[in-house]
Amino acid sequence: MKINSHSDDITSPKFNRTAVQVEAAQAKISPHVTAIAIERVTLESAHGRTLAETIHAPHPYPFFRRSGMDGYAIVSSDTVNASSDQQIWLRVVDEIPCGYTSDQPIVPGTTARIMTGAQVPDGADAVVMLEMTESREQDGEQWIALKRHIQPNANITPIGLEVQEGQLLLEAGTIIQAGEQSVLATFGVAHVPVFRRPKVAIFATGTELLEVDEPLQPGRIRNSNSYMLRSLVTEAGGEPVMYGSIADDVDTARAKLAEAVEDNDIVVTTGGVSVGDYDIMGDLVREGNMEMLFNKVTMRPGSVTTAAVVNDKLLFALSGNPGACFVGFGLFVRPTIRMMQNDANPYLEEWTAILDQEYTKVNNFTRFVRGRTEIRNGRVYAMPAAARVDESSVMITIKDSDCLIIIPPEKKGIPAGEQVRILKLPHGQVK
Ligand SMILES: Nc1nc2c(c(=O)[nH]1)N[C@H]1C(S)=C(S)[C@@H](COP(=O)(O)OP(=O)(O)OC[C@H]3O[C@@H](n4cnc5c(N)ncnc54)[C@H](O)[C@@H]3O)O[C@H]1N2
Ligand code: MOO
Ligand SMILES: [Mg+2]
Repeated sequence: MKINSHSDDITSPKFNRTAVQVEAAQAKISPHVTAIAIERVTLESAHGRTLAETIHAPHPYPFFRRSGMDGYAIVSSDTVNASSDQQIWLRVVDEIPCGYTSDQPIVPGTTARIMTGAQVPDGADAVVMLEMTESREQDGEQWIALKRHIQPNANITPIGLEVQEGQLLLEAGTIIQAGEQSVLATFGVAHVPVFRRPKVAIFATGTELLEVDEPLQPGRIRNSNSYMLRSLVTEAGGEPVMYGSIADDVDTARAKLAEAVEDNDIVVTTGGVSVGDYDIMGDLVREGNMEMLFNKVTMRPGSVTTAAVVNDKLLFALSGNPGACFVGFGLFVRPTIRMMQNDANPYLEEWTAILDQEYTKVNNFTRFVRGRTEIRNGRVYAMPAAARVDESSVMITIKDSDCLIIIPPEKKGIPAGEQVRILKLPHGQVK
């Protein structure tokens, strides 16, 4: 390309950025998070969705006195004097399989054969296991013998043991997984109120970007960030909407952005946020229709992470460097998608771990080093995922990391064996 003439004015707004701390940047975003609409989905399709209404128990659970064993429902006082020397005999008056109820109340001297999970008949106050009985037929009647004193309430699960009527079952903001599915099914919630998945527009900027199915060309790379973001959005409970990639042209980007803002709840872009000649997103967010929230964060990677509000929608302009894009998403975009769905804990979970190997690369910004955890002797160890380089441009270690190791800005490095804070990455799950 021909060389353009340059006289860089380092006092221009492009260079003059005020870096904010990660927590301060997060605090600038949250007032602009808007709640998302509610929809009802079938229980079958509710996995991974976020509950939009608090659910209280419409009835106790169990709903009836339930037998915990296959055996006989008895009046326990009948067995007070039972022993191996003194069997007591009870007459069997009914048989109660699961799903049936008996209209024969149990009175002293009688019993009913009952199955695990069946409703205990009135009058009975204990169930004795089949193995503790001996049965005999006499004159067309069925009898059982017992040799042991059975305590009242034995093998009967009382009404409401697990849940009382009216009890809080699930809070709005809960992600529906196996345990929640059980609860919703048990209490008859066939159509589940969930938040609509926030629609997240994803577009990449960069004249160097090729489509995934295009052959390589000198100086060009395939667009990997859009696909990484697509997975991250899905994992966070959002609906990714792919807008492909555009060349580094400010008018094209402006038009694409307007379209994405109109049709989506959040817009995420990648690339072009630094100070280079073609870093168009950095310029766009300073235009009149944008409220820029921040364009520099005291973190590495992702120091150029930028957020703005356009037409009341949040725009996240993440770095083009894959590592920085990944970290920027985890710290800012994911929490936004979670907050839109009322999640009480929208941020990445913080743990402490023991640093497994010395880390020397420190500077005056906090580092979020892609790492992986290992549990040894019951303790959590964290080690950087990169064997050699831990640069924001590195893509290959994203797949190897399950945490971000927080390296505070310090003069010297952190020795192996020292405690560090880590942020857990929710790989492969919704949260
Ligand atoms: N003079 C300065 N140069 C740079 C600074 C600075 O402060 N002063 N900051 C550096 C830092 S830190 C970062 S991080 C990068 C940020 O770059 P941009 O966000 O502007 O991103 P690009 O310039 O578009 O691309 C950077 C890098 O990433 C590759 N890329 C871009 N998009 C994709 C994609 N969709 N999939 C895969 N890879 C992508 C791109 O080809 C570049 O290699 O700026 C530093 N420079
Ligand atoms: O914004 Mo960069 O990722 O700090 O290396
Ligand atoms: Mg750039």
